[in-house]
Amino acid sequence: MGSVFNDAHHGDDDFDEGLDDGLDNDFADGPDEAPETDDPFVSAAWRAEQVRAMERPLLERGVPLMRMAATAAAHVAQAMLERQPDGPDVADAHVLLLAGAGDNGGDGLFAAAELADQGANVVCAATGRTLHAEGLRALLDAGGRVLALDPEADIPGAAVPDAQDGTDETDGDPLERVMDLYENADLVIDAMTGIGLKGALRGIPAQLAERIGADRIDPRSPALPVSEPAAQYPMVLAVDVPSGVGVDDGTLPGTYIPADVTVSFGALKPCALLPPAAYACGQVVLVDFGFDTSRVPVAVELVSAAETRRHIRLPRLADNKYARGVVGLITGSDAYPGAAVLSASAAARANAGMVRYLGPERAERMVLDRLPEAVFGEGRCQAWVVGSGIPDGDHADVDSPQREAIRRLLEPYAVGEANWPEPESLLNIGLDDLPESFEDLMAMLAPTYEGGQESLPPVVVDAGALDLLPERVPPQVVITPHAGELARLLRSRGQAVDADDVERDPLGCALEAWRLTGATVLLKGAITVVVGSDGPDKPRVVVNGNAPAWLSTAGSGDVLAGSLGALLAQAAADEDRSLTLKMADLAAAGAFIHGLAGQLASGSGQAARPPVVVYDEDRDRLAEAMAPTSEKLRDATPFAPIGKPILAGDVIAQLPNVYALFASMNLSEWN
Ligand SMILES: NC(=O)C1=CN([C@@H]2O[C@H](COP(=O)(O)OP(=O)(O)OC[C@H]3O[C@@H](n4cnc5c(N)ncnc54)[C@H](OP(=O)(O)O)[C@@H]3O)[C@@H](O)[C@H]2O)[C@H](O)CC1
Ligand SMILES: [K+]
Repeated sequence: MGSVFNDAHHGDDDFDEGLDDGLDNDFADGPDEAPETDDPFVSAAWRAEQVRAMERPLLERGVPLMRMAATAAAHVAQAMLERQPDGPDVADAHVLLLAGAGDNGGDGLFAAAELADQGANVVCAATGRTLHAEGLRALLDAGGRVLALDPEADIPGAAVPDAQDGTDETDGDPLERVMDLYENADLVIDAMTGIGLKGALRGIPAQLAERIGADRIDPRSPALPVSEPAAQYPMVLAVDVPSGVGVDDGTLPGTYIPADVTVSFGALKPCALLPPAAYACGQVVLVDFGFDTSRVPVAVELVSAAETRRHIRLPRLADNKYARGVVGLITGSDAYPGAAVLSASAAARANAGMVRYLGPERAERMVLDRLPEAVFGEGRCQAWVVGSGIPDGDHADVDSPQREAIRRLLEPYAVGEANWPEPESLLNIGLDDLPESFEDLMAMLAPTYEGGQESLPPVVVDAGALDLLPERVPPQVVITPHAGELARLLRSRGQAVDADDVERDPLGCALEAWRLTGATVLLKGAITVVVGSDGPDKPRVVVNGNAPAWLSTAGSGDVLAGSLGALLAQAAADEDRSLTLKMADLAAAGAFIHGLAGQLASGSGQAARPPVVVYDEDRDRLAEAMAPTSEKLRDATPFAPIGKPILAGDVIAQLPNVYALFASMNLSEWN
């Protein structure tokens, strides 16, 4: 599944080809497949300990998970070799297995044994002191060879393949031997560490990852769709997770080996979805072991087309413009009037009933020029967007009327002591319910003391308004910082953090901002990370990864803010209950819509976290699912698969088409 188009375009109803405006090529009409991307299983990730808990009952029943994992990995390896236009057959392939001492190494050994059985020339470099005994036996029986890198290793049958100079195994630096093997391999299977990794890689695995990783990580290489034929050999297949990445938090704590394909067992782990580790996973193939996920809370979720559609409000017969949602914007400034045009146009084209704009005269005139439908001045709105294109406190005039207006708008959202519960509400708590600690008591009361503010409309706080955010706010306030802005916000709350820290640990920093402010945090990036409230003191983490790299362009953030405002206005226009517990999903859906508009505008099949491929035992279907994006989109667009440069305005022009795509999804599912 190389493209989100397929994700957005599934179900029974074929997309109406009559749509014009950029959809006249059949790009958006793309391959009609991949209903499986709607399966919550492929868009949810669980932490290592949760995965172990889910695999336990199966292991206790004697389900041979390791053998299943290994066979899947071997099939994926074959698919990788086969998709190379002039790649070798398995029987002629040179495979280097990097195997650690744990079960991840065991998976790798059994997988490599299956390839060796088919004639592949397999060498296993053992990075620990031991190897999984049965896996080792299987590989040796299949004709594979083993090179022990650790001088203290105790690995029966380990021998060094003939050194080029014909000397014996004690000669030379074993790491250099591995690098020689690496350079001559067609495929590397990385099975050094899996979910058992503790901290950063150390010792031999760290040294190997440093050498191999350095060879493969080039920050100057352009963003390509995953699964294209390898630009460089050897290809790397990561077993379960790329060795060295932060499995649970998505960080890169030390050296690691980026993969072309990661075959993930049983369930996705957060590193497959979270930046920056997700970028190291390449194409992700998920093997379903039939885990019972029903009682294990999801750690990180990837927003899907199906989920996004749930938040869209189609117009109804009895609607008037107010019923469809009014978006109010305090955006743009004399310094940046264009931001007013972009945010207001994006809101207007994203299925809102009306747009209300407040700003300086010049910006108003420009908005009116481009958007004669807009109304000006104060009035009731179902959602607000504030701050895009407005200078922050360090750069604005002290008496900036816009900042003053935003300050006033945000004032009632401040959760302070004044908004704490009336003493009477304490009386409603029965003795049996009384929590043990003061913190628990406050957590229990959280929905109550935010109660007065639940009815306030959702508001997107962007760019120059971030420093006007009250100390604590309820979840219907969404902040939309990029890394630098989030660092600044955290610093203003006493955290010593800079933009690089945020980029190193986006989840950790977004969580921290959520904890400190109470706001729903949408941290912009190639993969957008959203943290919102899932109940008192309980975060909900949702990411979006469909944006093509072309979307990093001036004004893109203004478009996101405006179109997110429109989505919130639709949701709020309809809600009889508070949006509080839906805000993370709504914000992520807003990012999905923005990313999809970017894909349509650029004609790009590239995305930072493309949909996950579900492993299929059927070899042909697996190969088809793993096929390169260029193959899938070959006849669809002249720009496939990489796409073309776009402007913010091009993205706005595609917003109605995004809504059309959603509207065309199986209509029976709309109720
Ligand atoms: N998900 C499933 O259903 C299944 C998963 N399987 C596979 O099993 C691994 C997990 O195996 P486990 O043995 O628990 O752990 P690992 O192999 O991932 O890691 C342990 C080895 O890694 C070494 N290690 C740990 N931290 C470091 C580090 N910082 N630097 C270097 N090396 C490290 C550790 O060495 P020690 O010296 O610390 O002991 C171990 O050698 C899972 O990921 C799947 O691949 C099963 O197949 C069943 C189904
Ligand atoms: K691995």
